[in-house]
Amino acid sequence: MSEIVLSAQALGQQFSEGPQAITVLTEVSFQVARGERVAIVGRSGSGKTTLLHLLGGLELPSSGRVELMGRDLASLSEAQRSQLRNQHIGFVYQLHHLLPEFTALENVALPAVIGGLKPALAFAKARDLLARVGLSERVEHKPSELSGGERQRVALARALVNEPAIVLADEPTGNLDRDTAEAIHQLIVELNESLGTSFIIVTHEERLAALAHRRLSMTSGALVEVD
Ligand SMILES: Nc1ncnc2c1ncn2[C@@H]1O[C@H](COP(=O)(O)OP(=O)(O)OP(=O)(O)O)[C@@H](O)[C@H]1O
Repeated sequence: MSEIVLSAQALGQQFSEGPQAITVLTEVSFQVARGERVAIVGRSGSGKTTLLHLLGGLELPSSGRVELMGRDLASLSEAQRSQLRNQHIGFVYQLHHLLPEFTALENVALPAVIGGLKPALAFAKARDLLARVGLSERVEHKPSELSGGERQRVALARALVNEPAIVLADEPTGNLDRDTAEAIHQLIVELNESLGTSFIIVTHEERLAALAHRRLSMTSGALVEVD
């Protein structure tokens, strides 16, 4: 059986709004195997981003548990959780969240340096990843000197620099025009297949969801398989 990198068991999440409690997730259970590409779809406000935050250990659930590489996230201290997250998870958002004052190369190398890699190695790795995403000629550019598609390529390279087991992507091409989005979709598939990194991709885009191995829909606070 293939290795499970991330699993959610009966996850529930409630938020309080004044005196009211609103339930966003009722019972979400699923597993992602190494190398799997999973798409999560669902209407706006259905709880997809909330789920990604729980899966990435950015927040803890009201009930249920998340295991990353077999470790129960709630059993760890904040510092241990953050270390496990940096080591095993890459994040990609709709907006690139690159640091504006740093070059593409520095943006990609930074998480590796923070993770403890020697700067020379981190920069070599960053250069290699930027080549993989087609940006060899743009390494010294700052985010403001790159196109939207190029910035998302840098964001993908940054997410991968610590060789995570899984990348969590929230609407990674939501801000791009159709052709640019299509090229990023292809790049995600290529990186997933060549590196063996698992991906969970939250998306409204049918064409991106169609490229996943598995499609899940967030419906009434739970995940259901589509197809
Ligand atoms: N910290 C919070 N406090 C209170 N309510 C919250 C909080 N975070 C999210 N919510 C609510 O939870 C619901 C789900 O939000 P979420 O962002 O997860 O949905 P989504 O499916 O990602 O939506 P979209 O597709 O529009 O990004 C929304 O009603 C939102 O207002």
